[in-house]
Amino acid sequence: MELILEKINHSYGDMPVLTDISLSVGSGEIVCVVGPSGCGKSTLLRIIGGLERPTSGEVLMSGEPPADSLNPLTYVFQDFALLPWRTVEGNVRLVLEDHRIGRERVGAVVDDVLARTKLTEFAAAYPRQLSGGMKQRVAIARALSVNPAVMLMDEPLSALDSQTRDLLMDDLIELWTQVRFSACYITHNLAEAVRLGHRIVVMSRRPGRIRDIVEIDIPLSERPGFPTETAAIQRRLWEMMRDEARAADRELSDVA
Ligand SMILES: Nc1ncnc2c1ncn2[C@@H]1O[C@H](COP(=O)(O)OP(=O)(O)OP(=O)(O)O)[C@@H](O)[C@H]1O
Repeated sequence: MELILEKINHSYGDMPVLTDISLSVGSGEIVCVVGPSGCGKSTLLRIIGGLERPTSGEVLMSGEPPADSLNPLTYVFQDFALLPWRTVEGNVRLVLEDHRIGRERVGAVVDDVLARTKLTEFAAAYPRQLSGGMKQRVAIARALSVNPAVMLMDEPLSALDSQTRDLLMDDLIELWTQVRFSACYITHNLAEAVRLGHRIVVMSRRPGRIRDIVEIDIPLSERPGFPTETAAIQRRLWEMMRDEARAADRELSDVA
């Protein structure tokens, strides 16, 4: 299944936030979106997820969803959004409970995603007992459990320290290698985008428009073996973003 955005424009009142965004996320593709603060990245994700209706333009899905998909789209948030009174297993189960699938299948799906995210031995733990990285793995397990066509990931690693971020990036790549998922992945962090993205969409400052789309054809699992090439891509992205980021920063401090 392919997610297609056609000429999305969005304004809040008379403030334009997004201009003419046309983009697609193909099956098994991770598309990272980077851009300066306030350029409309989260707004774009909310529009894709149907939480906001764009002022104009369309979000389309083309083709069949993956087999056994229970939800075409699912979110992974920066703050994990786990229910504190539910165990790890209970948090994953939650998203399956609304679907009319038998107990046995629920059990099998939960066991499978907990194993894939290396959480099996923490199934009975509560979120308060887990580190930030582990909590985010639970949120990723929960998202994967519905076998979505596209995961909508809004800065999923930005609340974590850099070592935990590195570990989770490795985990995400391992998960993708096992079962190829599609994702629209918002981040401020260019190293993250270069590690995880098949394509990287660079947005201008607000009103956000697409400045460039950079494709990286080095396979995800092989990127650590190409430090010079990936560093060069990251530098190129930063060169594109630097002036926009500086201008956005000044704009935000003018408001304050
Ligand atoms: N519900 C809303 N009502 C009015 N303005 C909004 C609303 N949501 C976001 N905005 C404004 O729209 C602009 C884009 O916000 P958005 O959160 O999408 O940007 P972003 O690129 O995700 O920012 P950041 O990188 O800082 O998270 C900002 O100026 C923000 O203040």
